[in-house]
Amino acid sequence: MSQENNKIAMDIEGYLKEHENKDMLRFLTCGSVDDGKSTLIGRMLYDSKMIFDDQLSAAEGESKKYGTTGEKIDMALLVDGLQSEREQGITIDVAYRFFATENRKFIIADTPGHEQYTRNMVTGASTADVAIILIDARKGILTQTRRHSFIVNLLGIEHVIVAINKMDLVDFSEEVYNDISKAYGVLADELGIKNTYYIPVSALEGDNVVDKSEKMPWYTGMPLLGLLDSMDISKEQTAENFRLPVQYVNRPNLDFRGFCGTIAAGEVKVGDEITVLPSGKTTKVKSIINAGDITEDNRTATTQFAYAPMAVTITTEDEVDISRGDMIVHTKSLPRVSNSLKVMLVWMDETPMEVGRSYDIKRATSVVSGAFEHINYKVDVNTYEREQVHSLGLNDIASCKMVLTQPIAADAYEMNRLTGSFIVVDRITNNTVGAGMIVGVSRREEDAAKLSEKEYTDAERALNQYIRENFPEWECKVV
Ligand SMILES: Nc1nc2c(ncn2[C@@H]2O[C@H](COP(=O)(O)OP(=O)(O)OP(=O)(O)O)[C@@H](O)[C@H]2O)c(=O)[nH]1
Repeated sequence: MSQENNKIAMDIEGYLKEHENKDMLRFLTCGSVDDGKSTLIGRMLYDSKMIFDDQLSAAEGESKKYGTTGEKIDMALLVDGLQSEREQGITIDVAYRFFATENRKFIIADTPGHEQYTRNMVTGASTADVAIILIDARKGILTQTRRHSFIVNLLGIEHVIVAINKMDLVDFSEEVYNDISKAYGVLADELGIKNTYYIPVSALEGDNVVDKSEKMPWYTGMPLLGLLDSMDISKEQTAENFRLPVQYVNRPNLDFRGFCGTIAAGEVKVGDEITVLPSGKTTKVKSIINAGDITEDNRTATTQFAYAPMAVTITTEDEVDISRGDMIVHTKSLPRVSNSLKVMLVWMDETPMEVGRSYDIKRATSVVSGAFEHINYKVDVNTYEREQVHSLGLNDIASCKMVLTQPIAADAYEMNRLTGSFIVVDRITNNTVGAGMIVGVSRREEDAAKLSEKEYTDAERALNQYIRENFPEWECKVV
């Protein structure tokens, strides 16, 4: 990376600016043990010259001592900080790595492949745009491939790159590549994965990783990095409904009340009619204040329009009661509001999930207590079969009915990854014990959670807000 180092030394401002304006792609690598995940990431960093000189010389030294690749540098050693943690039995989290090309910035979530690390994979996959599924060309599709593909699809990753690795060990055979691609195509159809791309690679030798391989002239597609660099991952932003989960109510003085948060979806304009959920109160957007908008010299908000994922403060025409955890949406496109939801739940704790027990459910900026009233079925992630069970253990994935003590705006995860997902927190240990995705409103109780029709006085509403802010353990409902 000496070229990068020079740039940093000569013009740090310019270097940062150059990176700031690039778009970001987050990807996840999944594979079974020894499929070559670390080697592939190492090769990508090495061939794209994203390895620091000192890291390289350390890897050269270690390759001679511990490497599995003879005289060559063991690429896996460039990224295997994780390995030593695993050997020491330390709880493994997800390791994130960063690199950039001329076009894009990349964040790689490197997650362990074993079954007992399903929860780590879920964590890594929850923000990824693309998943690279590694398959050893000699072994083809394994049970792990099925498991990883299921989780990738469950978490809504729309682009899957199937990297068929170790092609050097099958004589760079087109037939082997075709057979595996065909078999994966069947699996992808079964799961409903939207976009799949296939690339034959040798992570060890560098074929089709950064540079196109001369040993596989039959492959006419792009090498892996070229594909990552150019693939279109943009979503139809305009088609999304506006969602602003309120993170903070800013009241610096009696004349100002602003509602701050990061727009989770869609766009908003000054003058738009908005509804606050779950209370259902309506008003209009008076102003939108954007970071940097108001300076010492200019005290008026000039922003007329904001969109996801901007962090903004909005003020409203009327004095409506809005608190942290509420969701501001457009009145013309209201989501369903319910306290009874159908969800897919991934259990992440050693202590089993108990049906009927009260947990804290954190969704975007809100925390509501709730319980899993019923387990519809548990999915065997290897065979995709459904089982009837009465509790869930570590790494289990199940469809459940979740009942909350207060209604929330129930966006499906499929529509919005941010507002459609939640984590489950144990109320005694404060540990995150699960993560889930909203599938929809539970059908049987669809209309059970109607919003209150009664009109309250300002004093009653202020009292209600005071209790909710200061005594959340009373689980006071919003009026
Ligand atoms: N011949 C050949 N060997 C490879 C290739 N890619 C990886 N290997 C070898 O396969 C072994 C495992 O590679 P790793 O990169 O450590 O595999 P991994 O998937 O990261 O394994 P874990 O870190 O244990 O999950 C090493 O000995 C690599 O040198 C390849 O394309 N061809």
